[in-house]
Order: sequence, then structure tokens, then C-alpha cells
Amino acid sequence: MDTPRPDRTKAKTGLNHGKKVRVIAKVRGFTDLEAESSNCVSVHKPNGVESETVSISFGDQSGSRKESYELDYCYEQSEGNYTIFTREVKPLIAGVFYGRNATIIANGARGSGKTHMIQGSDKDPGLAVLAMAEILSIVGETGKSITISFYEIFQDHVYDLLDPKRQEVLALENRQGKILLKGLSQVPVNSISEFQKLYLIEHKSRKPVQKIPIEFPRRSHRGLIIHVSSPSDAIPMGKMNFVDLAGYEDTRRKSSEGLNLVEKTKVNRSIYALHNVVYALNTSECHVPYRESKLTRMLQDSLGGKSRVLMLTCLNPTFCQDSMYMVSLASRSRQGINQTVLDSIKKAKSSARPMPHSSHKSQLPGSVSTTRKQIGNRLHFSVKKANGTASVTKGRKLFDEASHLTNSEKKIYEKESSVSVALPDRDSTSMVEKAITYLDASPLATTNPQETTIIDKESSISAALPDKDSTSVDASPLATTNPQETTKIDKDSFQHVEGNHGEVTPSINCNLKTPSFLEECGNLDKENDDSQVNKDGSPLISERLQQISNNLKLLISSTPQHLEMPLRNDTSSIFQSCTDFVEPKTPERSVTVNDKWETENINSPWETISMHSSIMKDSLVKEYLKILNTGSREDLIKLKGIKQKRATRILELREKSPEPFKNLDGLKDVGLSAKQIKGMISKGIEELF
Ligand SMILES: Nc1ncnc2c1ncn2[C@@H]1O[C@H](COP(=O)(O)OP(=O)(O)OP(=O)(O)O)[C@@H](O)[C@H]1O
Repeated sequence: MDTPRPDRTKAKTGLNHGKKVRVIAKVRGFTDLEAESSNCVSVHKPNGVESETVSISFGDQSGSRKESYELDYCYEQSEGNYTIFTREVKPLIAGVFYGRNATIIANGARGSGKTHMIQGSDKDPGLAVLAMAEILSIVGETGKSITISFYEIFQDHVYDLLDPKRQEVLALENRQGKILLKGLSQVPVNSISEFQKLYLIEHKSRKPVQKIPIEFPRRSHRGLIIHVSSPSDAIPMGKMNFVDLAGYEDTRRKSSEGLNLVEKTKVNRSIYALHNVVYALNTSECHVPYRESKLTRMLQDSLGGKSRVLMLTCLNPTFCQDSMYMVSLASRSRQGINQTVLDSIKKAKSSARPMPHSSHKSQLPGSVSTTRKQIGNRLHFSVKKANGTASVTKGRKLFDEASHLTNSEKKIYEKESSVSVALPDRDSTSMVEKAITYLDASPLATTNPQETTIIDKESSISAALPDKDSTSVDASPLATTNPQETTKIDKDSFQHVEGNHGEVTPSINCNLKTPSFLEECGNLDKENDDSQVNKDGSPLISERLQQISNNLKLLISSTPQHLEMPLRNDTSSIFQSCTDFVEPKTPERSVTVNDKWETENINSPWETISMHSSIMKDSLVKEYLKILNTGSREDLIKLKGIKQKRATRILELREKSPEPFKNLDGLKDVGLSAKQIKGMISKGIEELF
């Protein structure tokens, strides 16, 4: 019999309905210990099984709280694994025989039934077992062969569970951009009993793979890969992944099992990373953050492209804060926008409330909180950026681990990104207050304090506000523009400056929403004569904007190793707005970071053009370096002068050492002449016009 054709008819369920990832839920059945009356989850399916969306409502027993979330579908307690298999998983199997990978991921709070759904029991076999039986039946008819791999991800390390030595597995990318799981064994399977021996016994054993004794059950993700192959077939076969994620647990809760914060945080972080990927796939973003976790990296070729993905959120039937939180993540990553329906009958006063989904800005991780302290005649603003990013703006990360940490835990994440501003006078204070209003209204998003800041499309400027007495100007990172861009922050860049008073990092990050910020500052100025003029008679706003302008230039020129700033239209228009606004005035202090950009000395339009050109050149070079160091083969080939052979060489260099290109001269190593390198940059400039 022929290999089955993928079912192209529109099945009632099991399709993504236009989305790349189908996001569904399943309410677990009651265990013996749970009282049936305590069900707190209700599912509303407007059109029964044909519903395109269902809403899931949670209510606590007191009835004081009710929250609803929308998903693609939700299976109720009465619906067992077989039903879910038939409707959701079976339709994906035929595609695997045509090279279309499929991935089924069970996620949810601890004890929500993930393992029961993937692995199942003798009475109620899980989705992986049912799928294997189906695949084996097809293979028997077609002569294809099946192998399986089984791995565990524990604290960002991958171990082969079918290898008695539990070797560590490495996820590597080959020259074609394909992910290779080095060290992961593939064991042939010819019958369901063979499979059960390998999979179920291993699953049950949960044997620690570390040599150090572990007193408590470890929390790890477990993944099964069913590879379908046929040596004689020209068409590559596909694979089916089943992932049983470690249960999500609020890091604020003390675990009775003695699990440490690092372990919990690592589990949660990879869950957020997965949701970020689902979000990016469902919103068709150009950049999918596969590299954020080992799990998403390993699954990369089974999540993107033409793969089919089913994200299953398991829900406890009894009231469970973590379950609510998980379904809220699922709902948001499914829709790409925050569609939570909040029916708070009475506002819950629970301290264990999960990350809120109201639009209240201060509650968004990634927003910036400020505290101020008066010391002598100096006002110190401490600006803290929560490193989590719970934003629904396209291009920003949705979720991050810091969003759910206690204050003391957050400090660990925040300490690198706290900056303070020392302000010498009232005028500066009022300026900073204005800036902070904007800052608070437009959250910055920082992920790992030492690594990256991802900023939304609205242009952001990190404006240094140097102490009046400072002898140098802060060179803290500038965050900007492109939703897909990442501005690298090195913690050292926060420490470039020390004012006379010993303040480290006298800077503040302001999101300036041009033109509204500028206009509003202007309006405020007109309304308020007091704040209009500085002591030297120059307009206050002009001084402020001059400061921004100066610092912007300084930032660009002085932190090449830390700053990646694409000079896009929106950035250059801000820049232009800044410089247009500037009124020539004598500088109050000398700027020592880089004489080249001492903007006080820029008077003629030609000097301005020359300055812009240099900035543009720097930015372009940085962008090219970024492509060379991190771009895919396709990206590389788009560069002038780079064809398959050179792209291969670049990928080889990257395998040997990460980010091998420190400057464009490095291209000589792949055989490009200085002239060709110049031509590459010129092409970029030509394309701008
Ligand atoms: N549909 C169901 N009906 C009845 N009991 C169930 C069902 N699903 C799971 N259970 C029971 O609930 C408990 C937790 O299930 P399971 O181990 O599958 O959860 P889990 O989400 O994998 O847990 P963890 O997060 O610890 O890995 C088990 O005792 C299991 O037998």
C-alpha cells in the first residue's frame, strides 16, 4: 500500500486555522484525592467541537474571582487521550511521511496531567503511544523504518535517555543551518512492545543522570522523537516530537521538595522561551527566538518552517494559580495580542497573583520603575528596568522569567540595569521628571541584564544626563528602533563614567516618542515660563535636546563594542529633530569621550552631513558584522560578494569560534579583497536611496 497522502480536507479539528501553532488545553480528570465538587474550570465552546475559539474561565471557590482566556480549543475532563489523539494528533501523522515534522508539547502547572497525556497509563495510553501505534501500522504497510530518540533537558543540559551512560547531547547547527543533535542515539523500533520497553520504562525510571546524588525528583523536560526514514526514498522523511515539559511553578512559592530557585527559574525560563517562539510563529515575526533556550533550539526544525505544532496546556481541575498563569501565557502566545478577558467580580487580594494582564503599565515586566532620594541638594533618581518583558507590542518578547520573581529575586536580575541620575538643579530635575513620565509610559525591555535589550519600534534614546560637574559623559548603551534588532548591552558599558561625586552610571534611559515628546516638551515650556529658560538664558528644552543630541552622538561613537545601532529613518529623524532643536550655546562642561563628536563644535551644515555620514557608516558596518556573525546562510548570500562557497567558509569560522568577525577586515579571511569589502558597504548605502 502507498504511503498515506496528507489529509488536505479541512478537518474539523487538528488544523491550525491559519496559525502556525495550534494552542489548546485539556482539563485533567480528578485524582482520588481531589473532591469533584472543587472544579474551578469551565469551558465555553460556542460551536461545540467545531469552535474556532473556546474560552476557559477560572473561578475560585469563593466566587470572588473569575478570569477567562481564549484558546483554539479545550478538552474537558470527560474527554480522554484517545479523543485528543484522534482529533489533534492523528491528522499530523500523514505529513510526517512527507517530511513535514510535527511537534506536540504538553505544558502546564505541576501535576496538571502532562505525563498522563503524553505517556498515559495502561488503561488510557498517552498520545505518544497512540501515535507510535498508528505510525507502526503505516510503516508495516509501506516498508519505511522507525527509530526513536529520547532525551531529557535538565538545567539546560541535554542527556540521552536511551544511552545507559546518559551522555550529554549537543545541539549544533550545521553549514546548512540544520540543527544536529550530536550524541543523541536513535534506536530502531519494530513493534509497540519494543517501543513501550524503551519509552515507558525509561519514563518511569526518571533515573538521575548526574553523578551527584539527588534527594528529590528532578524537574526536567523530556522529549521523544519518532523518526520516520527510508534509505531508498529521495524525499526526506519527517519526525514527530512529543515533549513533556517540566511543570511550571511560581518561583515565589517555597517548594516542599527542596527545589532550588535556579532549577525552578531554569524550567520557567525555558517555558517562557517556548511561548516566545510560539508567539513569534503565530504572529509571523521575522525573528523567531529559538536560541533563547536549549529546548527551542533542539526543536527548531520541528517548530518553524512547514512543521505542525500543537501546544497543549494541561489544567488542574481544582483552583490552581499556576494553571491560570499557564493558560494565560498560552492564550497570549496563541493570539499574539493580549486578549485576556478579565471578569474580576471582586479584585482578588491574593499575593500569589500571577503576572497581571491588565494594561496597567507599572505592572508590566519590562516597565521601568523609578525611585528618588534627596541627598543634600542633589536628587538621585534610581531607574530600574524590570528585566522581564511582558509586552504585547510586536517585536518585543512576551514573557520572561523575571516577570514572576519576588522582589528579592528580581534584584538579582535588576542590579545590572539600575542606573541613577545625579541632578544638580531644579531645572534638570523637572526635565528628568518629564522624561520619567515618558519613560514610565513606554516600557523598555531588557532580558538578560548582561546581554540584550530589545526595544520596540517606537524609537528610544538612552540619554545620558551627566552630572553637571562630571568631567566625562556617560556612554551607556543606546537602545533603538527595529523590533527585530537587539541592542547588546555589556554591563561594563554601565560603568564608563564616574562623576566627581563618585556616582557610577549617571544616566537615564528615556523613551522619547518623537515627535510627541518634543512637541509636548515644547508645549510645557510655553505654558511654564519658569522652566523655559536656563540660568544662562538659553531655552531649557534646547539644552536638554542638545544634551540628548550630544549624548546620542557620543553613544554611537564611543561604544562601538557595545552598541549596535541601525540608523533607520525613524532614528535619523529623531536625531534630526534633536539637532534641529539645538540652539548653539557655549558648552557648560567639556566632553571628553571622543573629540570627533564634540557637537558643540559642529556649526556648518557640511560638518553635520559629515557627522551623519560617519554615523551611518558605523551603523552599517555594525549591521554587516551582525549578519556575518549571526546571520543564516540565506542572509549571508544576500551580501554582495558572498556566494555559497564563502557563506560555507563563514559558517565554518563561526563553528570554530563564536562571532569571529570583529571588523569587516575579517572578510579577507574568506577571500574578499579590501575593494570588495568596500563595495559591500557601498551597496548598502546605495540601497538606502
Ligand atoms: N485524566 C486524568 N484522570 C485522572 N487522573 C489523572 C489524569 N491525568 C493525570 N492524573 C493524575 O494526576 C497526577 C499528576 O499527573 P501527571 O504526573 O501526569 O502530571 P504532570 O503534569 O506530568 O506532573 P509534573 O509536573 O510533576 O511532571 C497523577 O497522579 C496522575 O495519575
